[in-house]
Amino acid sequence: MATAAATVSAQLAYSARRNTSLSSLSPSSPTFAFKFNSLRLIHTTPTNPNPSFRISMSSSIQSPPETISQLSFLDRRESGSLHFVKYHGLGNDFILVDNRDCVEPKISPEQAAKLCDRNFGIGADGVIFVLPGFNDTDYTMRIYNSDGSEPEMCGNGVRCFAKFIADLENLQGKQSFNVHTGAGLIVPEIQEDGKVKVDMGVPILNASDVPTKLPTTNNQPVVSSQLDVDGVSWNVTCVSMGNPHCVTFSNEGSQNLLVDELNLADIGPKFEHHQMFPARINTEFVQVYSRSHVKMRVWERGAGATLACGTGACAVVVAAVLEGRTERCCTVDLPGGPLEIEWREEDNHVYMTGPAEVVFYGSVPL
Ligand SMILES: N[C@H](CCC[C@H](N)C(=O)O)C(=O)O
Repeated sequence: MATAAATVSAQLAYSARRNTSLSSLSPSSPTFAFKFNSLRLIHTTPTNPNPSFRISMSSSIQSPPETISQLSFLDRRESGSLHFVKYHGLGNDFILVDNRDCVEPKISPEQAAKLCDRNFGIGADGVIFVLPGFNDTDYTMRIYNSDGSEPEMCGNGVRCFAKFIADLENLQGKQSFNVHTGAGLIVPEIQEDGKVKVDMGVPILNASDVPTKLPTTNNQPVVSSQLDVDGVSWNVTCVSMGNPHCVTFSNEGSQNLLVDELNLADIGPKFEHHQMFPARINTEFVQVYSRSHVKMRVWERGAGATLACGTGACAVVVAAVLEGRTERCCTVDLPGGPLEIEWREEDNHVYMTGPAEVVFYGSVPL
């Protein structure tokens, strides 16, 4: 048994190193069945320039091959378990699922919410699926928030998405992908330093498209408008990055918010469920340090207070420019770390640059 296990492990590790994509890895030996134990990414080292996956499992001698199903290591439906990889972008963390073999997510929103639970599940801000491409794109990204709702887009998530694909396909160096999302075409590019630069597309400003019911003339953008939240008047600017955002820099009591003093657990849900936001809303509370440096905290729709929000950071820079507070290139400090954001005048696209890191691999019974 041990020999068999060692053989399988060595065989699979070798195959992985030989740039065999995981989906084609399945023991061809006629006598193996195996129990998946773990999947470990071997990061690049001077002696091992190519990252690879090492898969360890126990195996047992089995009856003839016709009884062994040809399953990828990331999805053994019969056993009712789901294989996943956990990533985070500045602490905004996600369960990533290799869903390239079918066009519908492998788990339901309800199952996703259970997996996101930090006490009774894996723990995450959301579940992200890598699905087959659509309309000539390489891949499709779908995401469920930790409450099971499905947003159009996720900035930190798409950076993790890009890193996951590179790990799965054993790609090194600079890579870019065309990704179909609920916010349209999004193009993440893995850079030589491992950070991911993302073309987040064009910000959407017309009130009804955010959407918001806040009053404007002729469906114009909502900029520095008054919003009454539980008896306090806030100055807000509304921006969609495919998903809706409400950005505030001040309220009637404070012309310059000190964001660390805010009680997000109290004020966040009151914004999220406000009647002026028919699709609910992500809310960013911002403190301006300079014309190229701001600090934000966020209460996310469907996820609550998170350590970072990529689409939110993009919305913050757009709102800050519209209110005349910053330049178009800004460092946005989030509780989990900084993002570099540029709202480029030439093409009206917003670009976001930041990290995305793998945390662990695993499988979970469904
Ligand atoms: N909660 C968001 C989706 C995730 C956005 C955030 N995590 C990001 O990095 O953009 C929404 O319902 O619109």
